Amino acid sequence: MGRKIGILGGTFDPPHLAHLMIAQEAMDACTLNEVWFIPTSIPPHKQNEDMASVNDRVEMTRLAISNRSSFRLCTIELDRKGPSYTLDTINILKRAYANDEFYFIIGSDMAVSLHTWNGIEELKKLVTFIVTTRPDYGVDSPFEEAFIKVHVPEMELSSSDIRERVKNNESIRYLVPEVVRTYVEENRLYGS
Ligand SMILES: Nc1ncnc2c1ncn2[C@@H]1O[C@H](COP(=O)(O)OP(=O)(O)OP(=O)(O)O)[C@@H](O)[C@H]1O
Ligand SMILES: O=C(O)c1ccc[n+]([C@@H]2O[C@H](COP(=O)([O-])O)[C@@H](O)[C@H]2O)c1
Repeated sequence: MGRKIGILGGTFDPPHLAHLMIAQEAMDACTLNEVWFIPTSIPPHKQNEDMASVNDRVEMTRLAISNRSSFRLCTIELDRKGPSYTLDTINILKRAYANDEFYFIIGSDMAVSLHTWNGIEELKKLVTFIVTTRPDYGVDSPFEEAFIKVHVPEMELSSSDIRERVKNNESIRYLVPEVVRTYVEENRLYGS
């Protein structure tokens, strides 16, 4: 029998504790064997935004999950040119790991804009979406029946908030893993 693999795709600019928490909650609720964190190279919906380099985002993601053996870093989107479409990523993974089942984990904020994703109807046939609660976006409606809804402790935390805090010289301790906080500080990211 194949494995049940959760995928958490993200810009991870930077990765924070809510990312780790939703990965863990989705893994427990859906009995996933592993969760693979996939940093986007060029996020399809954030192409004009200022962000840390892909190397920094990948390194911070690697550090964030380094003490958890069920969480893996997958850098599959790094050598692709153009936007990192999830459909392309999943097609490659399905070919490479034909016996495994893939579950794509998203916060409920993403669920409301899924219809804008490239090839979403095809993607829905290839993965099961797991929607986790995010403050201000419920999971009870209006998502599709086929999506698995997972209620998680709501954490009012986003990468944008973290960047803003760093810029304003405010602490990000206890909001990101300590190794990520140190990385941000040592590499003077986000205007620190
Ligand atoms: N606090 C949170 N609760 C639940 N899901 C979250 C939370 N923060 C991020 N996610 C989910 O994690 C995935 C990756 O998110 P991403 O890397 O874009 O972080 P972000 O905090 O949303 O970033 P930004 O503030 O820059 O938009 C998305 O599916 C997003 O919905
Ligand atoms: O494939 C798409 O069209 C698409 C559009 C928007 C977001 N995504 C994916 O959703 C995940 C979270 O994206 P983001 O921009 O919120 O970090 C990440 O894996 C993106 O590649 C994918």
